Amino acid sequence: MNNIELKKLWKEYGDNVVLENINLTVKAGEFITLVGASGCGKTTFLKMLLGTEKPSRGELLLDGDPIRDEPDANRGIVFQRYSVFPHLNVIENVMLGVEFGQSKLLGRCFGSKRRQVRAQAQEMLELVGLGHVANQYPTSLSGGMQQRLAIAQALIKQPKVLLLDEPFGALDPGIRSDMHALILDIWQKTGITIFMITHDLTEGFYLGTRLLVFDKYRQDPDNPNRYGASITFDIPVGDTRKSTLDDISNTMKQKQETV
Ligand SMILES: Nc1ncnc2c1ncn2[C@@H]1O[C@H](COP(=O)(O)OP(=O)(O)OP(=O)(O)O)[C@@H](O)[C@H]1O
Repeated sequence: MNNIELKKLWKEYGDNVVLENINLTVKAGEFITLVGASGCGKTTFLKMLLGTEKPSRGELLLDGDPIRDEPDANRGIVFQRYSVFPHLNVIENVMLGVEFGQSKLLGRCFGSKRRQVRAQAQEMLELVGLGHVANQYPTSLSGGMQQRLAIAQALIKQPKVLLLDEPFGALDPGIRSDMHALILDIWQKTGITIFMITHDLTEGFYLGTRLLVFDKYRQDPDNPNRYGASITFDIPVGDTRKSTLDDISNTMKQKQETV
């Protein structure tokens, strides 16, 4: 069981309180979606889970131990904008993550080890529906395909936690629904824990198992950075009434209008 636990967690940048007093327990295999007004600290929250940002106060535990404050193979991340290397072909892009892990100096493996990594990468490409374009270069792929590639890159290291920062935000609606099906398929096949930020509340409401809304409980009109966001809704989704969706939606709209 891989549990993530946040206890009284705060994040501040100088005088800017971004997140305050976050308490949360997430069990292995949950699919968490995160929504909240722009700038309320969702990406900062993911970066703390990834280990590229450190909490200012409080505890962040993975299976009871403090999460290492640098990225490791336990956590993979996919951003909104594609993070693939244009000079490598599709399969080499996926192999790179493993090769860097195993050979930090040269960034590539040789002989039977390389064949093994290639087979693993091909398997990952099949999982994300890119098996047929393994030898093409990323520039020949559509936006949706490049995001599939970014997901394969994140998954090849078999992380326990997949962090998705608006991974489908730049895609057309039709492609987004294909990507929803893909991510649900991956989640069901691997049992991985997923945290996914989205600007689309309906996506957040119907895709995961649990929705977190980030918002401020208190405001200081003279000093907007004085208070940080907390988790104001933490609800199981799927079996929730539409009126709850409307409540959250209205609150978020009002917040966006006052920003
Ligand atoms: N490295 C940093 N140094 C200083 N301030 C930062 C840093 N990273 C983020 N911030 C500040 O933290 C706050 C939250 O930013 P963050 O990107 O986490 O918000 P967000 O909710 O993900 O926004 P969006 O939905 O627009 O992507 C912002 O006020 C931002 O300026």
